[in-house]
Amino acid sequence: FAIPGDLFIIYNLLRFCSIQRVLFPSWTSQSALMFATLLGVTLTEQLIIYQVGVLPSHFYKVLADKDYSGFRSLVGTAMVLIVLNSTLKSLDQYICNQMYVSWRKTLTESLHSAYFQGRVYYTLNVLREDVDNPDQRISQDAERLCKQMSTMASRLIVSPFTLTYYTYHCFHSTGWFGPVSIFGYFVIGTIANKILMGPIVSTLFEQEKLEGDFRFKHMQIRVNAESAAFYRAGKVEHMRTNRRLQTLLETQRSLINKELWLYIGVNTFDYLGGFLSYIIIAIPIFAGIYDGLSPGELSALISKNAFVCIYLINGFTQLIDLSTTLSDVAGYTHRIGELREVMDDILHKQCDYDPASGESYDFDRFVDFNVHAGPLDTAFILDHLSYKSPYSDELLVEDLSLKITQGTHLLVVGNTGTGKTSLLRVLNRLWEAESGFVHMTTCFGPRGTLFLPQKPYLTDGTLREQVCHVLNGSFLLSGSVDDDRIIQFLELAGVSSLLKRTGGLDEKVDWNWYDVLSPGEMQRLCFARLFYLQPKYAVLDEATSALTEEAEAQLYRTCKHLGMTLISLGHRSSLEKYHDVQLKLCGEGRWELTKLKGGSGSLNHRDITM
Ligand SMILES: Nc1ncnc2c1ncn2[C@@H]1O[C@H](COP(=O)(O)OP(=O)(O)OP(=O)(O)O)[C@@H](O)[C@H]1O
Repeated sequence: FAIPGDLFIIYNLLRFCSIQRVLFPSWTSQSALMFATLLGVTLTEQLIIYQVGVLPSHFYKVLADKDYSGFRSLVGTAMVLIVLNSTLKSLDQYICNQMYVSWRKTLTESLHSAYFQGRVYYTLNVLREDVDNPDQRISQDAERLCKQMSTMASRLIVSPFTLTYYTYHCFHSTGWFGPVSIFGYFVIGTIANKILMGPIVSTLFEQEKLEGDFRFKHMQIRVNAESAAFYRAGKVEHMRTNRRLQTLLETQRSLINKELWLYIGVNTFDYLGGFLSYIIIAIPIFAGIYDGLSPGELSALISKNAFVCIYLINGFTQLIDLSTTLSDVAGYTHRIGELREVMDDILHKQCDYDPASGESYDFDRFVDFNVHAGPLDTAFILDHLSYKSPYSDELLVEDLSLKITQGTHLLVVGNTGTGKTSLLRVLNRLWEAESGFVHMTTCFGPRGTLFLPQKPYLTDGTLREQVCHVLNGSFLLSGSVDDDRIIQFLELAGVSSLLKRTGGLDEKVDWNWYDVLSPGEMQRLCFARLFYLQPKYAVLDEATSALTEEAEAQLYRTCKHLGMTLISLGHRSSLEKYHDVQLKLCGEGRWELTKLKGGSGSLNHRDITM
């Protein structure tokens, strides 16, 4: 919030416009058509409201004249108008609700497509600190923005028409004095509201951030409930969660305090408006303009004039009442606009973004992804590569040159924090290299390279989806041949018992896989997935750390039997016998490359070092 107030408003307005472009992509889009229908319905509704509004003046007249037949037909007309009015009002509400759902769909889907493009979700959640709670912005703030906009829509859309129409009527019956005093009244009200609204937007923004933090704390406890219970961490977590709640509530209180002044302003304005209409009507009456009218005609005229003036004032006060909704819209616009800008920025900075075409290479493409074509038997060529962690100045590895070729299994070792996993992040293009190059010469996926991260990755869904649906739907083959393969690989990975627990490959389970599987089972399930996908190169980050050495041996043997070249990270010396070359990261940028004695593959040193 370093931007000065007025500039911030303009900036936020631009953000609002860019969100509108997402919601209304073309004149013939669903939202635009719904908006046009809403305009039609509300305009018709206003015409009926006018007819209903002047009904009392007709009643005054027929009652004063004791006109019985006129009275009867007036009652009939009134009934029809009231039914029409209430039907149109409900239709107006119905279209607004439909528009809200349609806007929410469009906006959230547009945020999703930016969020899941390339590795934006990773960079945003792990590497960028300037945007808090992206999950909340996408799931909650987008919803609230659409809700508030839909409540504003029908009132805003019709305002220009009703204000013009009633200004004309007001001018007709009171002369220039009526409309001018009402406009003046509106200008004063707008200025007062702008002053009162100023501090609310920033506080609302802060409140939404704290709301997200509070929810995140609960999510952390939910995810880590077991570990927390082992530490008997209930008390301390209770205290910390309460602390977050307190901070949130303090901000909420301060927001309510600031809103009090806005509400006082809005309500005073409402009541003054009702009062003002009588002053405006009183002037032509006292000036003697209507002196020639009979009492019946005069009361009919007063009633009609009162309706016109009150409706015009009401039109303006409704606009002013909208300022509370508008402050919410401004707050949510800020949060969503900021998220969109940061995601855009991340996308443009991604190394696979091509500024010439304005497009990014498909980070998620699995097949035939061959940006840096190289020798067929090579997976990665590292050329004088240096890298460091995001918030540090010290290099983790300096000037590393290496070629990872088929059939030469590589083991990466080193102390904690020396940058082993970071090497994989650089290989997988999650982090960018400080200097030098990494050429990935195979595609990502079953025909190329697959990574098994340190923390097993499971998705929601059936057992079949855990094994073969994690990467891309296209790998999901149906039929008994595939079923047999999956079952065979589950057996080879030592998790065939899961079949019994789930009741079958395609049985829907309502549990969270992370909660019900042991760390060892999760690692084995990831191996079953690896066996199923059978990539040429498998990059395993401490993938057997929760398993016994026998289980590790069995899994490594199967990988080799399936023809995979292994690149493993780990601390265990038992891993050495499955590899040919060892890369040791020694810290402070140093590294050593050695040939392992126990390795079965042949090492041609030129293939490894460049
Ligand atoms: N997202 C991140 N932001 C900032 N620093 C990070 C991030 N991820 C890792 N680091 C830091 O980078 C350094 C290297 O981390 P890395 O995960 O590569 O270690 P490692 O060698 O794999 O360790 P371990 O043996 O414990 O797995 C560590 O000091 C770590 O704290």
